[in-house]
Amino acid sequence: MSDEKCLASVMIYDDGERKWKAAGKTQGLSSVCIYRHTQENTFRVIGRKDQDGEVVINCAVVPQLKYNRATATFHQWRDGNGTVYGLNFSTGHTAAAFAATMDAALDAL
Ligand SMILES: CC(=O)N[C@@H](Cc1ccccc1Cl)C(=O)N1CC[C@@H]2C=C[C@H]3CC[C@@H](C(=O)N4CC[C@@H]5C=C[C@H]6CC[C@@H](C(=O)O)N6C(=O)[C@H]54)N3C(=O)[C@H]21
Repeated sequence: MSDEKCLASVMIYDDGERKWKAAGKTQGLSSVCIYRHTQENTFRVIGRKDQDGEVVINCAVVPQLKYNRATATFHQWRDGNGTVYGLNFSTGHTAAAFAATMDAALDAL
């Protein structure tokens, strides 16, 4: 799908501490993309930290996923286990591009 790099800070909501935490070992921006597996027609959100390549998100896009545009630059959703992921995008443009790709993936499922 979108091979353009969507730069975002990937965050995970810590229910216990009731606060957002940076996904992965360090803070910082990641390149987040939605990849399509052609044969299976499945989609995954994969994010890699720009600094060291750490995979900080690897999340299946399932048909029942509810994608929440909380603000113009912060979008969030729950995965199948109830983990809440947040993407704090660098710009509203990249947020909109990612959200459009997410919508297209959900439409294709
Ligand atoms: C019905 C339902 O599940 N509701 C979910 C959302 C949802 C709806 C529909 C489908 C799926 C989902 Cl996921 C839900 O309410 N959740 C999900 C967990 C999240 C946690 C905290 C509280 C605190 C307030 C709000 C929040 O996060 N918000 C406000 C904008 C704000 C923008 C930037 C991010 C950046 C880091 C943090 C900050 O600023 O320090 N932050 C924010 O502080 C960001 N919220 C939420 O948003 C909460």
